[in-house]
Amino acid sequence: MVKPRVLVTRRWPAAVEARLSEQFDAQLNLSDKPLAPEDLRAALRKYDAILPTVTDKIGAPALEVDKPQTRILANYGVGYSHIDLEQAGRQGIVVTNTPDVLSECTADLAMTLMLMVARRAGEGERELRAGRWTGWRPTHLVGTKVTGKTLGIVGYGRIGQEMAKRAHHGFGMRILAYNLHPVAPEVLARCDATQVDSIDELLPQCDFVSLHCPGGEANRHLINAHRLNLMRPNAYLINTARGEVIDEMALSHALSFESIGGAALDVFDGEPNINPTLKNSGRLVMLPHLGSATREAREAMGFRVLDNLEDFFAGRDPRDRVN
Ligand SMILES: O=CC(=O)O
Repeated sequence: MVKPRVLVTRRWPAAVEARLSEQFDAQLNLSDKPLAPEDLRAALRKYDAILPTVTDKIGAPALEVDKPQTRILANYGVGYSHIDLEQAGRQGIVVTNTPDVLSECTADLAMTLMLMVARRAGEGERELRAGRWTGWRPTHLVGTKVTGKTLGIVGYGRIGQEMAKRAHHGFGMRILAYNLHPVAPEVLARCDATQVDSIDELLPQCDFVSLHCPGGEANRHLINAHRLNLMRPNAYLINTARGEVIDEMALSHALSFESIGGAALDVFDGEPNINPTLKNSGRLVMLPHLGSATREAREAMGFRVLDNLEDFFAGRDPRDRVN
């Protein structure tokens, strides 16, 4: 039987690349450079499956290819706001993602950011490495206690719930949840969480706010100047979701005018380019999109893509189909 032709757009963990090459006629990307838009369009005419990541912008123009050969975009990653699902659907292309397997690690990283920004860990490390540390003193880099505070979670899905678990059971935090749809009472009860009806109602009650909603146009600038103003002046904002969810100019202003306590971001609008105004703030922790970056999660994500491909090419509906 002829093996399906599969294009992998970035380097993947070695064990997954090896399995892919056994099972499929796989074209790996040994240079690990993101595909140019014209290469992507050419690939849609050539490969049965393309396995993209968040660095491949597959909007409507990229998908406007006459009679594509590609029948599935099996995304490596849970977020898929970089793919135009409607246009893919119109072209008869199935789209899948990799949920579940990265939820714990992404929540671990959101906790890392929350602790770093509250305890001024980034500032401390920068000071020490620059040789500016003059020794212990009672007033040095005094931060904010995390244990027992109130955490607002925007998007109470798989990752949001993992974040709540860590914060509530590990740090005794009170959990407030905002979610587009009602959350089942038994799910809220696991962390003694209270669901609120709107983000505007959530923000003024929180010491920390962590974003776990999808990106994309629907949630662009969900956190804007008006909502930053609703946050407490000493509250912290954490984003491991997608950069576009925050209006970064409004965040820069809020940080410069100290209308919030600080922020910690793993994702940026237009990443890897960073809005230069963000770099001016000492009270901002920034990481380069590391949410799922553990050996365990990255392998599991790759194997989950393989599961989706196996289902698809065996004529079954892939378990992680999103369109
Ligand atoms: O950001 C990474 C992902 O969506 O999996």
